[in-house]
Amino acid sequence: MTKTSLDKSKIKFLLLEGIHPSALKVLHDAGYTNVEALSGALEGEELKRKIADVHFVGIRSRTQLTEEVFAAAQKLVAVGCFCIGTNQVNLNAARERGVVVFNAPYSNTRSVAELVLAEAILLLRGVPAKNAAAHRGGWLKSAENAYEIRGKTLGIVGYGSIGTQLSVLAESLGMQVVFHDVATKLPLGNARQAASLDDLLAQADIVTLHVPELPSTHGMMGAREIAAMKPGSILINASRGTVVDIDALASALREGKLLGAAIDVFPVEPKSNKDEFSSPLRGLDNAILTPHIGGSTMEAQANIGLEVAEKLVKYSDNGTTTSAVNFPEVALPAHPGKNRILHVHHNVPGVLSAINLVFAENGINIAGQYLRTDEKVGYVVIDLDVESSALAVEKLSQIPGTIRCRVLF
Ligand SMILES: NC(=O)c1ccc[n+]([C@@H]2O[C@H](COP(=O)([O-])OP(=O)(O)OC[C@H]3O[C@@H](n4cnc5c(N)ncnc54)[C@H](O)[C@@H]3O)[C@@H](O)[C@H]2O)c1
Ligand SMILES: O=C(O)CC[C@@H](O)C(=O)O
Repeated sequence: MTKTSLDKSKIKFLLLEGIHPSALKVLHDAGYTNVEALSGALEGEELKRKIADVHFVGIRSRTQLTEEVFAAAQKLVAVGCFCIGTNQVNLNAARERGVVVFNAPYSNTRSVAELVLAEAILLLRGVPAKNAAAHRGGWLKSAENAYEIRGKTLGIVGYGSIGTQLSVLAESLGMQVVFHDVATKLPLGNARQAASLDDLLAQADIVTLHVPELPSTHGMMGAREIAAMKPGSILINASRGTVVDIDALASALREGKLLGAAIDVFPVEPKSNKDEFSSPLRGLDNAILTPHIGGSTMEAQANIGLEVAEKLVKYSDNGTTTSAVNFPEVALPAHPGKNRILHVHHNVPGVLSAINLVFAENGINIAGQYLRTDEKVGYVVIDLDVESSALAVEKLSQIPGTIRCRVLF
């Protein structure tokens, strides 16, 4: 009798970077018990050796999944980024190998927005410098350069999930909001879209960055842009470390051009809590430096654990790719009593007809078929009788253009 269910204990998960235990619970509850969870990131040969043997890997922002790493990950079928950003993953290298990448696009949005607002208030009051002085025995009781947040203009660069959440919270504190985005966005509340980044920089008392890491955002706050900010204004970056020229920022803080800065993300971040943090900003009392913890709250991490683990389970159980970041999205029904074949192929003419020819020529009846494509990849899901699946997989795997073909039981 052909098996209708795979022993889930044979499916290996590797979770890195201290992913919240909520993810483990989801996996265990779904029957996936072969899970190794490590608290740190892996890199180099150690990462390649570990990933060679696993079907699913879970990471946060530190683990770099490069072309070379994917080449070593022969069994890998999906990656879960337990965070928002996916810049640490070579998404094309994954897609070309039929590896689906998921993330949690909204789970830590609120946590980042709250941190940014808190930092804005503290910097406007000069608290970081006063706090640092007090720790050294100083007493800086003064209202000089201390301001309320009410009535100030917040300039949000990148009006996406975090930017818009922040916009609403900032207005509730009596701020005016101006934003800059490459796309035309519907302003929430009384927010206004600036004509350009320079237009925003000329108006904002606080500039906060919420853009993804892209070639176009690399160094977007350089020496010229920092010089274009209002004298005595504040820069906050909780997006990615490549967006700000840190040397230019350090000079602006030292020279008193800016009142302060809060930086959560850095061009080079320590690999673990045991490694030393180096930055030209160290020692500047008017800079709040945080170790990439914008999304690190118990609430956000627990939600992210659930969300991404559920996406991995759905993909493993029935092939659903809804909200994948690099792959055609298909929401699939259950397939009781049938086997399900997942066929990933290059999106070139002729593959689909070749697939259907296999069924016609071999007299295999199709119980259900689903297709989605993007510009590079086609994803066909076929439900069929249990007895026919071995032959079908063998034949479908031989079709030119096939990237990957496997059966779910
Ligand atoms: N510090 C942290 O812990 C933390 C937590 C979550 C997210 N992040 C970072 O924050 C980024 C933003 O998150 P999000 O959920 O708001 O993303 P999002 O995709 O919802 O929004 C990003 C916005 O930036 C805009 N944008 C892209 N390129 C731009 C450019 N060159 N100039 C102006 N606008 C541009 C987009 O149009 C979009 O509106 C993430 O990509 C991630 O890197 C950091
Ligand atoms: O948890 C992390 O390591 C990254 C958090 C944040 O940068 C994100 O992209 O969600």
